[in-house]
Amino acid sequence: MMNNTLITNLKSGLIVSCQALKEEPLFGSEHMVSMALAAEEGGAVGIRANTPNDISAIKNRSSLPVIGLYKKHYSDSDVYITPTIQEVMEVVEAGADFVAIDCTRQKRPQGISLQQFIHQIRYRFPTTAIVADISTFEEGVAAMDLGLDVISTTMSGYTPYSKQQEEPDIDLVSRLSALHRTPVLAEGRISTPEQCVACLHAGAHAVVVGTAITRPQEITRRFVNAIHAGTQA
Ligand SMILES: CC(=O)N[C@H](C=O)[C@@H](O)[C@H](O)[C@H](O)COP(=O)(O)O
Repeated sequence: MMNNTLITNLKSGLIVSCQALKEEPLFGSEHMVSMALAAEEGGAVGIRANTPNDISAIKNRSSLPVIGLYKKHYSDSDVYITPTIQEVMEVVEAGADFVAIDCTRQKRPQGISLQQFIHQIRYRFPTTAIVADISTFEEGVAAMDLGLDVISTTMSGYTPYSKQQEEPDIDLVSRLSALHRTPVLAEGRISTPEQCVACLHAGAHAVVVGTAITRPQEITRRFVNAIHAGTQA
């Protein structure tokens, strides 16, 4: 495993995902920098950020390690989290400490296998730690076999064949962590501090929370929905 200290420093901590797509109200690097600084002030141990612009803006202003990704859609594939070596290059050049890549078994753009893609990254960027975003136990094990540095449950519920649920996939965190091979991040639909603790008790190395902290429109919607449910009928 490379860059052990970087990974060890995340231990039992909260990583805050600060992402807003073009169509979201908080789109723009300045907003994401503010979110990252707020997360840092609140005690986060790391930031997860999308696009080279946001990554470099956050790295310029925050001292926290950044898990960088670049969402991009190709017409020949459903893989969109840092799908090719081009996006990896831009994420690394933006200053990310880790690069997060889709490590599901879905067909990749340009007909490249996951194994070939990992080889490309290791060859070009031998010191960059790789976070494997997976959706099932088998994909997690495959990512471990490929020697990836960290596994994250990011894609559980977002591939057609993975478990679809509203709750975080704590069972997946638990099964992968029990192998004691590669540090596992719990990520996806974690919306309460209690769920964070449950993930850590299940063996997660650290927890990633996005929407519940950094998407105010979704936070508002939760409150509004609860009010509607509690005041109707
Ligand atoms: C599936 C996918 O594309 N996940 C993305 C990965 O970077 C982000 O949109 C999520 O916000 C992130 O994983 C954190 O999860 P949540 O926002 O549920 O706490």
